Amino acid sequence: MTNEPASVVLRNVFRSYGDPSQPIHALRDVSLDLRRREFTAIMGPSGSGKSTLMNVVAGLDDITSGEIWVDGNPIGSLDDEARTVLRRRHIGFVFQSFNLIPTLTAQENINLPFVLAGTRLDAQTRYWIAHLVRSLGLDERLDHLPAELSGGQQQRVAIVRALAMRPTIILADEPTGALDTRTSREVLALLTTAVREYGQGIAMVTHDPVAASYADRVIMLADGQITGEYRGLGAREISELLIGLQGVSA
Ligand SMILES: Nc1ncnc2c1ncn2[C@@H]1O[C@H](COP(=O)(O)OP(=O)(O)OP(=O)(O)O)[C@@H](O)[C@H]1O
Repeated sequence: MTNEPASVVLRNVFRSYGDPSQPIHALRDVSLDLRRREFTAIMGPSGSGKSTLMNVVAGLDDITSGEIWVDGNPIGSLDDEARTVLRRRHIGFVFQSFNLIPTLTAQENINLPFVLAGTRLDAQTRYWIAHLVRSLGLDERLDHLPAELSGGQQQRVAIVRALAMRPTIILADEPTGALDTRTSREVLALLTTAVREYGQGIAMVTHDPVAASYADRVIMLADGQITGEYRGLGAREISELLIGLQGVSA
């Protein structure tokens, strides 16, 4: 556990779908803190609520009841415009599918969050981005379109883009899902560096116990509920926990 105050706070969050008389609870009574300098893996069987959890933190989906604060802002009470601003300033995204704009170069993709947020790229930010680009070995690739980059390079561009604005939290949804084993390990090492050296907070959904073993803690979800929070587990122990949960949300 870090000494950082929680930057994302969920309290008694419910998200239900369907007929209110027979609701499907995608999230039930979830309370969770996410902090800077902490790498959290979110795991659980298919349908356990992982994507819903990411979507409600990002303000992309409404909650049925409970509270969510992002950097002290109650995301559920904000209108769409205020939510969008909050999301652009405080949340970075890394997806399995990289989500780069195909017609923009790597550099333009990296700058995009600033363009969308209407934030000027000051000298300090340019220096920070140049530092990230250099440490990720992307210097020679900045003028390339995504289609001209390997999967690993595309994911590195997406990670620079997510880190560039120094968001409160990076939400990573299966960030290594489309990568080969070696490139996956590189991307995971990079995310770990972002946490250790840059003080970034990361919440990563993954099905892969090896990927989860890079995190500081693992949150297990089953049937919309947090069933456990674990620290210091290896891939093998995480696999065993997952096997134990498979029956719960089938
Ligand atoms: N828009 C929706 N309408 C109705 N039910 C939904 C909707 N979105 C999600 N659900 C239900 O909520 C539950 C949680 O779904 P969610 O996508 O969060 O699970 P998940 O853990 O991310 O699954 P996976 O690992 O397969 O991606 C599931 O039962 C799902 O069917």
